Amino acid sequence: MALPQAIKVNNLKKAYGSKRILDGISMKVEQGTIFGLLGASGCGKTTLINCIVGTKKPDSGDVWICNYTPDGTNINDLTLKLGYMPQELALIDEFSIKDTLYYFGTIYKMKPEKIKERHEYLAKLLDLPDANKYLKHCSGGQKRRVSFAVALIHNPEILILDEPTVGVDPILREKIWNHMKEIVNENRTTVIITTHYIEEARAADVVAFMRNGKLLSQDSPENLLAIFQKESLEEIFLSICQEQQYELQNEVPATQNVSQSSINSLNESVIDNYGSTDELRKSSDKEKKHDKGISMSSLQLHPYRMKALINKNWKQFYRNIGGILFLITFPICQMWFFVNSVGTEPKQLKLGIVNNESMTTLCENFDWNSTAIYEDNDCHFRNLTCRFLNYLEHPMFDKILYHSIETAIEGVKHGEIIGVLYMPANFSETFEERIRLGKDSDDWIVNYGELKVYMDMTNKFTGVILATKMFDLFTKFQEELFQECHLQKKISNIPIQENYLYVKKDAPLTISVTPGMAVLLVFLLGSTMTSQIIIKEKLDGVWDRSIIAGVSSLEITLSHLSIQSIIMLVECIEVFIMIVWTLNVNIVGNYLLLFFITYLAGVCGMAFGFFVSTFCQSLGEANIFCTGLYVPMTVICGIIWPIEAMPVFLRWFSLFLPCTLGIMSFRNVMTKGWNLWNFQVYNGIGLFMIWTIFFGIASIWLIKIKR
Ligand SMILES: Nc1ncnc2c1ncn2[C@@H]1O[C@H](COP(=O)(O)OP(=O)(O)OP(=O)(O)O)[C@@H](O)[C@H]1O
Repeated sequence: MALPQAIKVNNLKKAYGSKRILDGISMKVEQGTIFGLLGASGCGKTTLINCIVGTKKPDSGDVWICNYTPDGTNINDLTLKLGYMPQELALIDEFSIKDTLYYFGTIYKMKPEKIKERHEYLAKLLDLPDANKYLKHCSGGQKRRVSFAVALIHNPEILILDEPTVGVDPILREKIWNHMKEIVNENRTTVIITTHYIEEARAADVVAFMRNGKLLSQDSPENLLAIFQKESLEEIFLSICQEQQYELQNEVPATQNVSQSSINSLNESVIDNYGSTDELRKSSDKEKKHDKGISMSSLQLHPYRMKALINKNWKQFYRNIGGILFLITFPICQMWFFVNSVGTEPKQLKLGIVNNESMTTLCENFDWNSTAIYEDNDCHFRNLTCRFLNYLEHPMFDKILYHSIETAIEGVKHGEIIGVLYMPANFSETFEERIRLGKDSDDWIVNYGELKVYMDMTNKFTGVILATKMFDLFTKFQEELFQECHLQKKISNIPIQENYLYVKKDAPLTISVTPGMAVLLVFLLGSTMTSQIIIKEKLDGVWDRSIIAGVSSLEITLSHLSIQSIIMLVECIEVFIMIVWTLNVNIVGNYLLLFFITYLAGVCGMAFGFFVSTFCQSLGEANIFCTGLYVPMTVICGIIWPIEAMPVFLRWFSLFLPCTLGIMSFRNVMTKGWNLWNFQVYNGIGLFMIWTIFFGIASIWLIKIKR
């Protein structure tokens, strides 16, 4: 009498790009048997197992486990019946062995006492190290045994094991096989096992050889040995591998080594097992698609699983001291660098002075009171160049004396100084004449009555800052001089009265750059933190393993985001403290609103990081993506240059990005005191929210389609 089937696979097909890995695989595993899946490395065993457990989506074909079709119905019951050990360890390095078993046990809805009991039993069976030993301190073989213990913790009805005995010594390997035979006999557990130790598969009830995306055989080891007329499974496997090698190299079917007729007869026997060739063709014609699967189990939320996940993430976080230090110190360091390098006035800029009036920059015997002598309603100037040089006693200038304009300009050309201030020999007299004659001044008076500046403008920032400072100081010098001479002090200024609202003209540039810096920094922190944590979890295999254990993608994501939201809160507080305390910015708006905007930027960054984690395959790739994006965002979002300077399409693109409007909102609240109901402010906040929702939905959709 045929035994009930625990797993049935029908006409499964799967390709990666144009490379077909599974080419219509059909198999059935009877309840209470061990099914050994053998095949050369890279033939597709793991892919087949992934399709069975639902972490990979087949292109076509069907899988039934315990009479459940993987359409999502009763998926919780199914995951509780399934024990899975992936090829990679899929364990959490920051966990101890006890933590690991408690984490998976809780997900499997086990009570703590039951987990303890199973832990003690499995520790003896698998010779597990001390329960408190951290996995990062375990050897490869020890980790593998822990991974096996995880698969067994809830005493599942079905065990799917991808190379469980790799790196395990022969005595323990025998123990594992004895245990499998015991649970198969006593509990009617069903086991699918892949292994590279071919001879150990002799203990299986059924052995299947896989080649070129097909199963060549499914029979008891004894029958296979008889059909192939070989002494050992190893020999059969060797023959099949050689045949595959030959076919791959010559692109023609091999006829030596393995008798093709024996393979053909095996293929026929496989088909017989499943019904007529016509029936198979019919089911293949249906090309049923897996709409859902274990990993699609949904968007469910269960408190006990959320608790286990949050507990896991929290432990992972606080046990990673390096990570904590980085997350806490990075915003402080970044803001400190910013405060000390952007926006403040440059210092000690080398300015060449050619003073033909007194031939010195120090003006040793210079007497301030004798530079403007007011008598008989007239004013006489002397040594004004020295008077002006006193105004240049400013941290921005490092005055260097040159004796001729030619050598000074040479100095600029050789990079010794960045500019020259030329003061003509009879500057004081001609300047006096220039004021006295006014509109009647001759050209030579105008010419000799002015200072000349030659500036290296290759670095426009420094050039403009230095020139502007000099002009401002000259204006001050002139106003005070006129005042001493009882002249209208503003008469020779440009006739434009400047009035500055909200921020003073001489306020440091830092005030304009701070909003962009703060918003982009937390966005970057959020995106890198989330993408790194999620991708690491996926690469470690913990994501898939948790999902196979019944956790939904939504639960994993939300549990991560809840811990990361707290970290983000701390980082935003740090950034905020740095802005308030170190920047000396006069914040006129609501602090809470500013903090809210900063935090929203961080949350939007986290959503973006989640999105990045759905398509980046490695930590490096995600890092490049997140930090690489930071550079163009700094340029496009109007932080260092007004977006009004961009071509129209780029301006619109900039406004469409998550951070541009948010930065403007931050700036307007900070400097103008606008509130939440201001159109511009809620626009920025709204855009953050829209992007956050978009990234969230797009990520969940990508996770669904990317299996
Ligand atoms: N995500 C993927 N994208 C593209 N190709 C893949 C992917 N995963 C696996 N492959 C390729 O599919 C083939 C089958 O891989 P699979 O891991 O299923 O083999 P395997 O039989 O389990 O190998 P091994 O015994 O070495 O573990 C290999 O050639 C592998 O390079």
